[in-house]
This record gives sequence, C-alpha cells and structure tokens, in this order.
Amino acid sequence: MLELRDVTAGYDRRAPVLREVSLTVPDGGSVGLLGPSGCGKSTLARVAALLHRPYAGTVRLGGEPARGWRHRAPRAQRTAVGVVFQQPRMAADPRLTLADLIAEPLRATGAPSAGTPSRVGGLAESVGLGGDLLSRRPHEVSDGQLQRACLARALVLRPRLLVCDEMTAMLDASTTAALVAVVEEYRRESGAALLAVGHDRTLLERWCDRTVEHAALSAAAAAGRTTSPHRCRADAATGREP
Ligand SMILES: Nc1ncnc2c1ncn2[C@@H]1O[C@H](COP(=O)(O)OP(=O)(O)OP(=O)(O)O)[C@@H](O)[C@H]1O
Repeated sequence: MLELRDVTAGYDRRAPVLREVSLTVPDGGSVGLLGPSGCGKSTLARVAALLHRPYAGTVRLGGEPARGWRHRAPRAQRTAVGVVFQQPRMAADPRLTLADLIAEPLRATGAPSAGTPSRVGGLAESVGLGGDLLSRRPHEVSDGQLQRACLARALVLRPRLLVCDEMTAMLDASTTAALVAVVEEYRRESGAALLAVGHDRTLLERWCDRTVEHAALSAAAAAGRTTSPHRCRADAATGREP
C-alpha cells in the first residue's frame, strides 16, 4: 500500500533528516515505527501522508507514484491516506465544532452533503463521542475527546492507509485502548493499512504486525537491519526493507 524507496527529506537540503530511507507497508498490513525523539519519525509520517515533499527518492501509494504534495496531490491520492497527529489542538481548527471538524474532509472533497450527518454520527458513535460533544468546539473538550474527533475525521473519507503519528502519546491507558480498538475495527472492516509512529514499544508491538526501528531504515543501515515480526501477518508481503 505504501512504499518509500530511498527517500531523502527534511528541512535543509544540506542536512536532511531522512537519508535514503526505505519502508514498505503492505496492503492491509500494519507497521509500527519506533525511534528516539528527533530522529525523524514524524517527518517520515508526513512524507508518507503526502504532506512533506522529499528531496529525493520515490513514494508509492497503492502501487502508484506520488503525483504531488499537500494540496497539489491529486484528490485520489490525498484521500487515500488518513492522518492522526500527536497534538490534536494543533491539528484542529479551533473555530469548528467537533461535528464540523469530522465532516470537513467530506466538504473539502465535494462529497454529497446528504450523507454527511449520518456518516459523521456513525463515526462519532464508533469513537465514543456522545451527548452534546459534537456541538462543542475544541477548547470545550478534553484532549482525549478531541483526539477521538481527529481520529473520526481521519477515517471519514475511508482511507486505504491510516498514518497515526504518536496518536496516543497524550492519552491515558483506557483512551489509548479505545482508540486503538477503533483503528483496528476500521482496518478489519475496510482492509486498510496502518503506519503507526511512536515511542511506546510495548504498545506498537501489541498493535502492529511488526515494528521497525527508524535507524534501520536508511540505506547506510541496510547491513544492520533491526526489524521484528509480530503476529507475522505482513511478513510474506514485505521483508524488503531497508
Ligand atoms: N518544520 C521544521 N523545520 C525545521 N526543522 C524541523 C521541522 N520539523 C522538525 N524539524 C527537525 O527535524 C528533526 C526530526 O523531527 P521529527 O519531528 O521528524 O522527529 P521525531 O522522531 O518525530 O521526534 P519526536 O519523537 O520528538 O516527535 C528534528 O531535529 C526537528 O527539530
């Protein structure tokens, strides 16, 4: 579903954060990306979500090379990926109610408005947002409630790849378990793939088919690969990186 090949990316061409990084997430599979703070996990997640243009290398989604970045990415590629970031308050427009926040991608892509309330309502229920929460704005809800809305928003266009960048880093254990369960239910029903980024090895090893160390993804580290399989669902389909 996602293939990064020899991707070099960052914020300064002279000192890129990612150097010739390769990573594959197979159709329907899940990969947990681990690494210390500042090593470039979020940068990689943003490249995978077509939000950050690499200096070099190739990114393929569903077998097709990426044809643009951010708003210049073609709609079919943009909508194929749903992203949840670590800090919902930075990701959410503070002017929108949670209902509008969840619905925004539908409106932005011109989906027929008739189906919006039921789609938003169904997703809100699945992420556990009940009562009057949908009519509140981000400053009127907790971080956990806002992150539930951000997850619903990431799912609203039924992405084929979900990128969760430290989605649960700010959350307690029960909210973490609830959101992971929502992601896994969506993946079971849709066959979507998952790239989950984080520091929590225990969580990612339980959650994902396999985990990958960020340091092992670059061409320079190819000789010392450190990937570890879990539940083995993806291994036959991947096993190529770095
Ligand atoms: N917009 C930016 N402009 C310049 N440098 C940036 C920018 N975003 C990140 N960086 C730098 O790029 C490097 C990698 O950052 P990144 O956020 O990808 O790491 P990370 O592994 O996700 O870290 P963490 O686990 O702390 O979230 C860091 O040195 C960071 O300071």
